[in-house]
Amino acid sequence: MSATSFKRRPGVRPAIAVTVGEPAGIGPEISLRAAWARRHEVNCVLLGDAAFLAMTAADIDPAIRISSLSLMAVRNGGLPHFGADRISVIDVPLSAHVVPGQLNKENGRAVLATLDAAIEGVRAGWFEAVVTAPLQKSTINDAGVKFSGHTEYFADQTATSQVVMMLAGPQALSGELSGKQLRVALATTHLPLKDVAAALSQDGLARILDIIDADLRAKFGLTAPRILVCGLNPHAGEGGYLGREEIELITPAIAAAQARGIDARGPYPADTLFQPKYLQDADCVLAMYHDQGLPVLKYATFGNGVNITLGLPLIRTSVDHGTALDLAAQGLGRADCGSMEQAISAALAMANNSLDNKK
Ligand SMILES: NC(=O)C1=CN([C@@H]2O[C@H](COP(=O)(O)OP(=O)(O)OC[C@H]3O[C@@H](n4cnc5c(N)ncnc54)[C@H](O)[C@@H]3O)[C@@H](O)[C@H]2O)C=CC1
Ligand SMILES: NCC(=O)COP(=O)(O)O
Repeated sequence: MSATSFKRRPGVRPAIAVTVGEPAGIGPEISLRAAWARRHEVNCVLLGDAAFLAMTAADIDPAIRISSLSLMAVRNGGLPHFGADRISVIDVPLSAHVVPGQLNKENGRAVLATLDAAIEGVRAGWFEAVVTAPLQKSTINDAGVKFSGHTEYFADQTATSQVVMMLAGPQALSGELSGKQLRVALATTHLPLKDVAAALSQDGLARILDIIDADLRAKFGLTAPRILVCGLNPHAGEGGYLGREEIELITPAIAAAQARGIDARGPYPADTLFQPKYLQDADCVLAMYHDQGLPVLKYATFGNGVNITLGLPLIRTSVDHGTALDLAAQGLGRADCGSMEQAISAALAMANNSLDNKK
């Protein structure tokens, strides 16, 4: 997508907030590399410690120019629209020196502050969307803030009662899928496996199906999305002999969604659903829990997938991987920024589709 193809302000590069994530991980590097690679199409404004990012940028490529802005200056004067010869950084200072690969809880709250600044910036109209680099969930908790993920944090901060995590692969996993994009949404996100069954409810599943259907239409431009729903238990419960959630919760939620005009089908046994003959007719698979759906998606597309939060009043995408502390510890140049670039492209495409839908 080129700047001129962005529909809100034709000819002006759209601005997107990129939170750089855990400073000891690969987030700062992939944010800088992706922002620089895509600078002619999109103004990726990085939210993070400006001095640290300038130092990292100089080590990546001395040609990268950084312009540091204070949050207060942007609040007072708006976001300056520099040319594509530099990357803008809104300074959100860290508290402690960064040692790549080594977590430091002293920096946990500064990472959260970048998310707050991104949300503020979307509300203020500075940004079309937010793209988040990976953070270390445990470090935020170690810093004394209960935190289970961006997904839940963005929901809380925007007072959204239900959101849905969906990961999408790039086009076509293989020739057999003939151009279909694999998308996997999750009915539950970051919680212990032992708590998953209790977290499912008929009403909750019905709302999740509504959100997937609505966002695939509004933000992905699909006119009649088809959603295939996994069972929770082996063999989708084997007629009730291996669990009753399919009979008591999932099937009624699908029937209710169908009655509202949503093309939801299932529940299907999760172990056999992810094969081309089913996926080629599906726009999204709804998995019941994190490790039911994501290993399949990541096996197929790791490093090029995008994590999208559906149901939010703003557009938020992210990478399909974590902080990769092992790579960060080895120095710059090891991390692949393919998923970060995909996340930026997906955010722009979703922003454009949303504009179309508002007309
Ligand atoms: N959106 C986010 O903020 C996410 C954050 N995380 C967090 O990341 C932390 C570490 O998670 P892990 O399970 O270890 O997964 P991970 O994705 O960080 O690492 C798994 C493996 O993939 C490799 N890898 C990851 N990203 C790569 C890239 N861009 N290029 C090349 N290789 C790459 C790593 O070197 C490692 O071998 C956890 O705290 C988790 O909460 C995990 C997923 C998403
Ligand atoms: N496995 C996906 C993941 O952990 C991403 O979480 P979030 O921080 O995007 O909510």
